[in-house]
Amino acid sequence: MIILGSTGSIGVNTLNIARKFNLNVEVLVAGTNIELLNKQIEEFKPKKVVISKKEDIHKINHSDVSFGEASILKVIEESNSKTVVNALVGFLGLRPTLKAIECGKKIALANKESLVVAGKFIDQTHLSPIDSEHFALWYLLQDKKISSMTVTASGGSFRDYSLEKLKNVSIKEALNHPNWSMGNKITIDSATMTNKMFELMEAAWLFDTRKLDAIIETKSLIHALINFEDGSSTAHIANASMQLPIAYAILGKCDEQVLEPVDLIKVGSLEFRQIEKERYPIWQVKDEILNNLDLGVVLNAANEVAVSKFLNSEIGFLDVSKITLEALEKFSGVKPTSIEDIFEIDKEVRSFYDT
Ligand SMILES: NC(=O)C1=CN([C@@H]2O[C@H](COP(=O)(O)OP(=O)(O)OC[C@H]3O[C@@H](n4cnc5c(N)ncnc54)[C@H](OP(=O)(O)O)[C@@H]3O)[C@@H](O)[C@H]2O)C=CC1
Ligand SMILES: CC(=O)[C@@H](O)[C@H](O)COP(=O)(O)O
Ligand SMILES: [Mn+2]
Repeated sequence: MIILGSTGSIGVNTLNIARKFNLNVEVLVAGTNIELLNKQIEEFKPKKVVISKKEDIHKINHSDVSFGEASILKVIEESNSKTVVNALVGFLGLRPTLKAIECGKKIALANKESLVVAGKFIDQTHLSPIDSEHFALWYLLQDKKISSMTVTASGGSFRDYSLEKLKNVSIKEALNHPNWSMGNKITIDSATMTNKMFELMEAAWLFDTRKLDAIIETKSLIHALINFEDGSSTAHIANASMQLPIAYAILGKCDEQVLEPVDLIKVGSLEFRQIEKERYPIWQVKDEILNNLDLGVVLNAANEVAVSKFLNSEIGFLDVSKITLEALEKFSGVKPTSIEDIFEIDKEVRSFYDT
């Protein structure tokens, strides 16, 4: 397989699954974590490697190293692998997703931004999501009439902070997720609840429904619930690890133990909370966005700009949500009719914020 983003949180977990199931790794794609990448090369012996910066090529212990987006697309096109795991972060992941689909590869998609921004132009025939909640929904599906689907949220790093204290939080505090160890960008998205907004949009594309909602479950042990018309609800329970969703996305099925089962006696109790609009301003526009998924490209571009400004200490935490809400209002009329429009709108929103 090809792993895009092998040195990240999903990438490392994917290699854990490759190790466990003895899967072939043909290509590794990474950014700037050269030390980890070299260790991965030594262990998995890929045929090709792609990194983000030309100046780092000489540091890589491999004879076939290229760099940049064009090289990522080229290795996908030239590879023999049937599967591409896309664990890149953000809009950067869209072209590789499209290329993998164009080449007839099976795509195991962690890069949820691909669906958020361009869901209506993405052929899902050979696509499996790598996202704990969507894996859970897929696992729970039955041939029965569904009344609604619910995904859970942890509540993020600031779920227990007073609203007053949110005005002055540090980057370090924001990156301190209560339950998951993930990359910086998704950890901030979790703190603002934008990750959950993305996940509702992702679910809308994957399951072709708008009967979707989210609630907070503070231990991240229940990942999703399906409410059936007959009045029963089922819940997917698993320990907080991405290895199970990754194994299923790559292998299609899995009968070996990947995780320890949850011990409910040890867990003792679970706590559920509503997602409050005051704490998570993105929730003010949840229905508007779910009723107009075209807004995904605007939400994503503004959010990427804002998260990067926050992580560079240019703005405060509360400004992240302010920027995304402002962009949604300013660009509320977008109507992409082609994939080219998606790239244009993304550019337009970013240039409004001068990045
Ligand atoms: N982490 C998780 O548990 C979950 C993540 N996701 C989604 O999966 C995706 C990946 O998330 P996560 O693994 O947390 O992110 P990370 O930040 O941990 O990893 C990102 C990966 O992309 C690489 N990368 C960054 N820029 C470039 C570039 N220009 N060229 C090539 N490679 C690049 C990084 O390389 P390097 O580090 O070497 O610079 C790293 O390998 C996101 O879309 C996220 O929303 C979804 C569900 C759960
Ligand atoms: C592991 C995973 O799927 C993440 O998307 C996770 O859900 C993020 O945590 P939050 O529930 O805090 O958004
Ligand atoms: Mn998730």
